[in-house]
Amino acid sequence: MVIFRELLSPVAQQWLVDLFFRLGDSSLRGGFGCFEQGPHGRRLLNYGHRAQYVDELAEFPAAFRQLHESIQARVRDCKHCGDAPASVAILNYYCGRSSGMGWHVDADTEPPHATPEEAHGSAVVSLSIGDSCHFRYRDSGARSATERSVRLNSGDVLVFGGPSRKVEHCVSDLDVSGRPQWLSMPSGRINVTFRMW
Ligand SMILES: O=C(O)CCC(=O)C(=O)O
Ligand SMILES: [Fe+2]
Repeated sequence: MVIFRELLSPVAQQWLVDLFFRLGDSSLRGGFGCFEQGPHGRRLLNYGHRAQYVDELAEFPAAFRQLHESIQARVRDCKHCGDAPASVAILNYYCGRSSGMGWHVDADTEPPHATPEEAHGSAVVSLSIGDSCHFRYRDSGARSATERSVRLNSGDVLVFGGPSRKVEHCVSDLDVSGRPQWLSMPSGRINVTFRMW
């Protein structure tokens, strides 16, 4: 597992925030977003306290795919997590009161565009924007496994590949104190994940 601290420029972070609120808005996307505009300016998120938007990487704008390629090159160069090809991108938004995301492994069983070997051999690339959070992780399948935690701040890029590809992980403890002053975004945190299924 590798963290590139503050890899994302402020311009890239703001661009990703704006992209999320554009792509995620169901009223602009014929119902295919991940949140609805509710009464009094409230957003109704598809998972209650958080929203998740998933699509094939090929469906995203060219600049988004270029961002993935440049991070992929960094991952290759560092030689710790293998390669990081991706077939999909996931945009997660946690509202300011969100309890985060529960324990899980990023390992879907039927990759549409990748063999299981390709999927398991490809690193997950995970971008953080907005509030800070704790990313907690442990060896999958072992309930007594030692749990570790790392704080993710706006602009950080976390990569888990190779032996850590199937690490069990969760997100908790959103912390507004880590939020950059210049970022224009509703309260909460955005995560962008690139991965093979
Ligand atoms: O929000 C994060 O940092 C992680 C999100 C995640 O684990 C997922 O979408 O599978
Ligand atoms: Fe995950």
